[in-house]
Amino acid sequence: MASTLLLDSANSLYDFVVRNGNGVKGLVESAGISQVPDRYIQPPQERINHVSTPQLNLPPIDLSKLHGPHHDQAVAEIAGAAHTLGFFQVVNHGVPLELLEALKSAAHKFFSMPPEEKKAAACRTNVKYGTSFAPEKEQALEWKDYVSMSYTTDEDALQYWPSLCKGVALEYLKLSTKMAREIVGILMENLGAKVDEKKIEGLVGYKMVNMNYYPECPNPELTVGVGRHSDMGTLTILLQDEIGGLYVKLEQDIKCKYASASKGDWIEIPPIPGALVINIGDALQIMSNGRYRSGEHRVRAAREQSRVSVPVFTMPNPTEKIGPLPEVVEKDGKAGYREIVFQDYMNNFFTNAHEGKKSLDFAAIIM
Ligand SMILES: O=C(O)CCC(=O)C(=O)O
Ligand SMILES: [Fe+2]
Repeated sequence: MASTLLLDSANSLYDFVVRNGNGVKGLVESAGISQVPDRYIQPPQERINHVSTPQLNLPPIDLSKLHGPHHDQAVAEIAGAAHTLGFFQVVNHGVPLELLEALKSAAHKFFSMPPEEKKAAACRTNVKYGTSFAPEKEQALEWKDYVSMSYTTDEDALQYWPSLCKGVALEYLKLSTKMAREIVGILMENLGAKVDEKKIEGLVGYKMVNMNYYPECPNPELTVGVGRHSDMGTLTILLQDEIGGLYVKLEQDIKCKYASASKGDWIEIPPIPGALVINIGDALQIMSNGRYRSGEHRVRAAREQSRVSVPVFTMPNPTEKIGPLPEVVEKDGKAGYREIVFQDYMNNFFTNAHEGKKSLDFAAIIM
């Protein structure tokens, strides 16, 4: 029986979940587990203490203000968030609310398919279906399954992406990238950098949409949905459902009417119906010479319900050279990062398990 087999040996669990593509979902369903297996138990310092985590009830930024008399205020809000938390939420973002609903339901439908069908759907160009982040590198696995769809052309997306979600995923990727381009332009201009459309296109030229599935978990306090990490690209646009569980680490004290927390605290980015979460990735931290912060974040699984999220990762083209902008280095007097080719940065990112913002060491100039 699957349950005895699975819980008997760490290897058979790994084979079942990772190698045979059953994922955490398959584990929960076939083993009927009442406790997370040892392989999912994180060391104490990596576990997520739900009870003592403050929420950040910052109002979302209204992007429609960018096109009216409150333009400067919206710009200041975006730049302020990029400087401090590296995370903010937006409304009036140009992605219809029905599309957001359709995406969440497509994600649930995709993961409720039998494992063979998920594997078959993902065994195609530009698509990857998997579990955890880098299972072969991780001491403890993450309580998450995912399907990842890279964008090359519309034709490829419609031909290769899973038929169940390709329509909505492609529409979402396009609309959210349009918004990301505008925000990247604003952030660059705010640094005093001169960037044209072509440069911005190069910074968001590589795009990927993922669907993450976090099955209900008997011991969310012992494991993680996603371990601490920052995203490697330019901007991530994330749709989360109403379950909650996304946390960001503060790199400085914060005291305002919406939250009061200290550097090093983890605070929750609460679900706001209809809003999208935006976070700064490593590439923007590097280009801004550290003025914008790629937010370190992690996800807690929920006990009673499965959670889905749908991030769009906008990243520099793999051939793009990424380094601190000369305009900023001139003001700062020195560069904190060396110039890297983004493909090299990605290769390094994917060969290591999640470990906070250690990914940035690849480009950091250590004084
Ligand atoms: O599920 C979430 O809320 C965040 C997922 C995430 O951080 C990622 O996919 O990089
Ligand atoms: Fe992330």
